[in-house]
Amino acid sequence: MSGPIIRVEGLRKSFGEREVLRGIDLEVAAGEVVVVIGPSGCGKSTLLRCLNHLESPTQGRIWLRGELLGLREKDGRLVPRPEAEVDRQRTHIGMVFQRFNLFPHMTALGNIIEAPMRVKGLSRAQAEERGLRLLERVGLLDRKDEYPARLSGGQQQRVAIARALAMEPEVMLFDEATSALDPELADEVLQVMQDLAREGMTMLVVTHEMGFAREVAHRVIIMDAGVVLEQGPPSVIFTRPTQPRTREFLRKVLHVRPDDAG
Ligand SMILES: Nc1ncnc2c1ncn2[C@@H]1O[C@H](COP(=O)(O)OP(=O)(O)OP(=O)(O)O)[C@@H](O)[C@H]1O
Repeated sequence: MSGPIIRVEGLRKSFGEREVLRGIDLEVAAGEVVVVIGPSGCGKSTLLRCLNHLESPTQGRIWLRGELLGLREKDGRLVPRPEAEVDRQRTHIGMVFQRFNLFPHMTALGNIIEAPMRVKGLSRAQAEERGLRLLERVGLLDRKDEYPARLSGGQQQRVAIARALAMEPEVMLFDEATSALDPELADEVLQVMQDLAREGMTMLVVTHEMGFAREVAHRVIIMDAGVVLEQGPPSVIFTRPTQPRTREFLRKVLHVRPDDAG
């Protein structure tokens, strides 16, 4: 396709008096892996939630594959899209949260096939075929009949990734997908994310895992207080950041020492 998959222009979001996003412009190209980092409370989750229309912007526009998200033109004015259309738009964006949010009363496979059957109208056989393929991809084919309570956190998160992929999204959003996991379990999830990136999935990833950012990201975005402070390839951001706030953040929070001499 031509043009960016995601385009954000002048995005602002307030909760009451508090403006959390203060004018974000962003484009994400097909196959691009973008990692978003920044201090706690700077608006990373809110940005991702706006991209999935879990939050609606206070101001600004978001285009998904060239189509306005959550809004449409009517009689020369922009009006909210009907809920069913927003749901259709959402099917193009998979989201993985810090908490895995699996249905506890469904097996791993059951969790994955639920939405493709309900939303996309796949038959059980079709959905199961897709679900088994995805379980294999995340290394959990042998756990297909387990309920979430019998899976480790890392396994639950891998099921959650498979569940998001089952809708065949064009973009995947990861909101601190490994923050609730012990390092060993985080690694198995990061490996799945890395595989996905290598296969060409377009990804926007909020994470504190700087190894992932260095090795997998095409671009790193540093957010601070609701704006994009700085962005660039990891090789530049981690060694020669231009903004003092970026240096301070990398040093203090992430214990990364930018090579200031660079
Ligand atoms: N639904 C909401 N209602 C009111 N305030 C909110 C809501 N969602 C987020 N906020 C506030 O917006 C600010 C930004 O939150 P957000 O979760 O986007 O930050 P973040 O950068 O993802 O932080 P963290 O790294 O700690 O998860 C925070 O001060 C938060 O309390």
